Amino acid sequence: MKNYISINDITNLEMAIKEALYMKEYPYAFAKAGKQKTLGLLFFNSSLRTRLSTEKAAKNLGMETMTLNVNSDSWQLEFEDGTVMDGTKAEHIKEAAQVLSQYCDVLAVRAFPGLVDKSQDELEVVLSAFMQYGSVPVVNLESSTAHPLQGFTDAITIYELTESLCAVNKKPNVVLSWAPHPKALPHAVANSFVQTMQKANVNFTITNPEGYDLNPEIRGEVPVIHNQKEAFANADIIYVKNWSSYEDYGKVQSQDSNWMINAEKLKGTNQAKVMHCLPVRRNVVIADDVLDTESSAVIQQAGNRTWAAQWVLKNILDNDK
Ligand SMILES: NCCC[C@H](NC(=O)CCC(=O)O)C(=O)O
Ligand SMILES: NC(=O)OP(=O)(O)O
Repeated sequence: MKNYISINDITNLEMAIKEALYMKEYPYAFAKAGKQKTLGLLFFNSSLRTRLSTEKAAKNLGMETMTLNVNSDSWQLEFEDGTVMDGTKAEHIKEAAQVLSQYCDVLAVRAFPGLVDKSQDELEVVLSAFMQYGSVPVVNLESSTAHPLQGFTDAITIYELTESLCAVNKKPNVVLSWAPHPKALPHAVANSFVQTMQKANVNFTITNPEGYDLNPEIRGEVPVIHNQKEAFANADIIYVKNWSSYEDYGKVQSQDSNWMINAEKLKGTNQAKVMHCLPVRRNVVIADDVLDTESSAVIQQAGNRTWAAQWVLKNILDNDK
């Protein structure tokens, strides 16, 4: 693997899941794979899990890590070509990416969308610039439209949670549900989850209110049911996430609390496990009576971030030998 930008960079998802689970069992099996290599982590936005699980993954492989919170610790970066830099931005990505490529063997970047201009966000300006001007592999730590480390993590977690179904040749029923949130949130997590489930051996549906359908190019043939109760019938896995409207781009059209996930809603399911990428706002997105019970898989899921990142870094290191 040269770069890890989208879940489609994993050619064989099932094999990748099994290899990542091997790393979970034997974290130091490849402790020399990244010897004398440095991972640079660049954050344009906040993070808890992505930052620490990716650092941990790199260290398990013997890599050194350097983390930069770009907006608070470094110079503001300009991404536009040919611009007169007489404003607040002191450094151009053309220099920054080349300089960082001399310090780091792999660059991992988090840059959320502005959620104002759909076509601008879909250009993935920040990630693309690091790939264009830098000279080392790039890992997506959540960009405008994708969070592929989360998507891979979710596939690993669903594999673990549904092993007993798969053992009797039953495909798990997986539902992605929109839930309310006070802020306008990106589509990246939902997009990568949809793309991942399309590659996984599951029955998959999406449920969201009218006006919240995800990008049709990503959704493809996945059925969308606008009635949450109907969608949850016989679900084995309920993946919860808020996203802002895609059609009315970046807008919060509804904060309908009836879409919050609570214990009552799990009654018509196959004792569904509830997943969320975190951070989650309790009693807005998911109720305490789910998060504090056996129904919740969010801690296991967050733990698996390390193994997803470790698998990705190992594959990039192997390719770069
Ligand atoms: N990396 C995981 C999710 C990050 C982001 N959530 C957030 O910004 C939540 C912030 C808040 O709850 O205020 C998102 O939805 O893409
Ligand atoms: N799930 C996830 O990406 O978490 P952070 O935003 O804390 O990294």
